[in-house]
Amino acid sequence: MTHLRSDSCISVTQLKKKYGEKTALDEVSFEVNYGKVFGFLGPNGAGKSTTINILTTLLLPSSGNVKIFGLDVNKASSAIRKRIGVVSQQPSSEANLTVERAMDLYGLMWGIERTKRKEKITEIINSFDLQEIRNVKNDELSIGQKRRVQVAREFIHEMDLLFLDEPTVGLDPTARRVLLDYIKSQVKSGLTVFFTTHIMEEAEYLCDDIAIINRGKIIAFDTPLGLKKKYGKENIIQIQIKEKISELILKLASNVSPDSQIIKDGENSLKITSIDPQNTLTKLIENFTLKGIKIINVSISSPSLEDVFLTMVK
Ligand SMILES: Nc1ncnc2c1ncn2[C@@H]1O[C@H](COP(=O)(O)OP(=O)(O)OP(=O)(O)O)[C@@H](O)[C@H]1O
Repeated sequence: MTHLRSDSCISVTQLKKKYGEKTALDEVSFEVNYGKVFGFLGPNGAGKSTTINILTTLLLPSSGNVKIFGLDVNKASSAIRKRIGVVSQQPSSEANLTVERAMDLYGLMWGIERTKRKEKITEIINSFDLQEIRNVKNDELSIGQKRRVQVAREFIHEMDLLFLDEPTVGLDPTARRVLLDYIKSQVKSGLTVFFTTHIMEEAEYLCDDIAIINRGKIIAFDTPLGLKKKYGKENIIQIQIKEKISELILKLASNVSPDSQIIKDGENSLKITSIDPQNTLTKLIENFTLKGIKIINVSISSPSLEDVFLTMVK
């Protein structure tokens, strides 16, 4: 893996992307250093795939400056493509080929010679626990198995930077952990990873830095811990009640604690942010009891990355 250590691996300055009248990315700027995992988080439609498509040279920016390995995406797309790996949300489909044969073909496309391909495929099949399905045809695989194969095969070729767009969708917890740990091991060897997910624990487990994008704008950038410290000053009160959470109950909670974020958390549970959780909780219990609302359980906890995310993109 060849690094231009003096520059950032990814450098994005005032990136704009418009689809007709719709602004998908609005003055987006961030840097990703070599050998790091960068988490790009945001709700549906925030602009993550658009950013990935521009960074991987599949889509032209409307304006702004994007450099990968110090190279301009508008001018050096083929040089960039040779050094990156991309796992997009679109499934790859070689329906009639077995997992092993499809991997071999993928390696061939990357110009890897036969002996090296064999070596790499064995390594990947073992690392991703794919032994049992190595001779199964792609169209006979489950959704999760297909996704595992799609992610695994990307590691057949050498690369300096890997884009993973929601790589763990459909994976069971064991497969997910195997993948995250494999990524970690590759990052230790120098790989840089651009990673999107909707699963916050995953981002916390894997990412060195996180940017949160909402409606085409970056609204936060920090380490996972930094985000929690900066944006998660408030504690989280969780109240579980017997009846279903109604608009009336949400209104009551909001009247008791007007400065809090109140988030419905399942059918019978509420999450309420507070800088003075003991006091807020006492008031909530008093008011709920007065209205005959039966409380089953209460707890106070410090915020998770998911709490920070939910609060920020509200
Ligand atoms: N080809 C397109 N033409 C017009 N609008 C588009 C196109 N692609 C995306 N958009 C719009 O741009 C915005 C950003 O979309 P994008 O796919 O980048 O979001 P995302 O963060 O990847 O979402 P998700 O988490 O659902 O994958 C959305 O409002 C979307 O509707």
